[in-house]
Amino acid sequence: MSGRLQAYSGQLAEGIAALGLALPQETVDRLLAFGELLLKWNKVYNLTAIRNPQEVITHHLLDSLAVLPHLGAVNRLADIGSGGGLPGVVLAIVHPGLIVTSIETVGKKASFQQQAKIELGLGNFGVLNKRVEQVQAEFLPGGAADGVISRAFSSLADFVNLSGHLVAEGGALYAMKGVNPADEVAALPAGWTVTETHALTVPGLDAERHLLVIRRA
Ligand SMILES: C[S@@+](CC[C@H](N)C(=O)[O-])C[C@H]1O[C@@H](n2cnc3c(N)ncnc32)[C@H](O)[C@@H]1O
Repeated sequence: MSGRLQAYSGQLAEGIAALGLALPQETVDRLLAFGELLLKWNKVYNLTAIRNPQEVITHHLLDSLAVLPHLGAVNRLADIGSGGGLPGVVLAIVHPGLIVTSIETVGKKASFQQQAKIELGLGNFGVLNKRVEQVQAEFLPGGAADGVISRAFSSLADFVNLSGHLVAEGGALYAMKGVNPADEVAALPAGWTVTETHALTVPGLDAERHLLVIRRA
């Protein structure tokens, strides 16, 4: 493989190990290939503010991977407002047993994700070019998902209000946040509660990261 990310493949491998993950080389290569696609198509599709290859490794790939140990027994995951496919494409790459449905309202971004699915051969990944509030649970493979995740999508209240109907009984919403948003937790709609808060350490990223798990009360 060649490309602008190749110089940082060692940093990616070290970051994966620091997260306590053991991934086959083929999977690491696919992560790099996805990062290359993000860099290559960013100008055309306006996917992300990040244009620095090293930051693609830390802010996109490793940041997305950091949630993996906390997804527990999730088998079917919906990623809401996934933009360029984050974290959904990354999670689909590293977890072939996980069925990921990405939901993104901007057509260009959804098209990019569809192209990435084809180029990377991701049979466990699909993308819906829709507003999440217009997606019915029946549109997801197998119906309502046992995990619904988002990064940089909305306030917790909006996340719950727009996406809560996609969570199966016993399932959870997973909100990837920077600083632990106490004000947003306090503003959660009735019937939903934060059951877990995980402070995440993302290798090479000097910023606070939290994963909040929200369930029906
Ligand atoms: C700030 S971006 C975050 C993208 C990606 N999750 C990431 O972390 O890089 C938020 C994304 O949510 C999408 N979005 C906003 N409202 C949406 C809605 N109601 N349904 C689906 N996608 C939505 C936007 O088009 C945008 O791509």
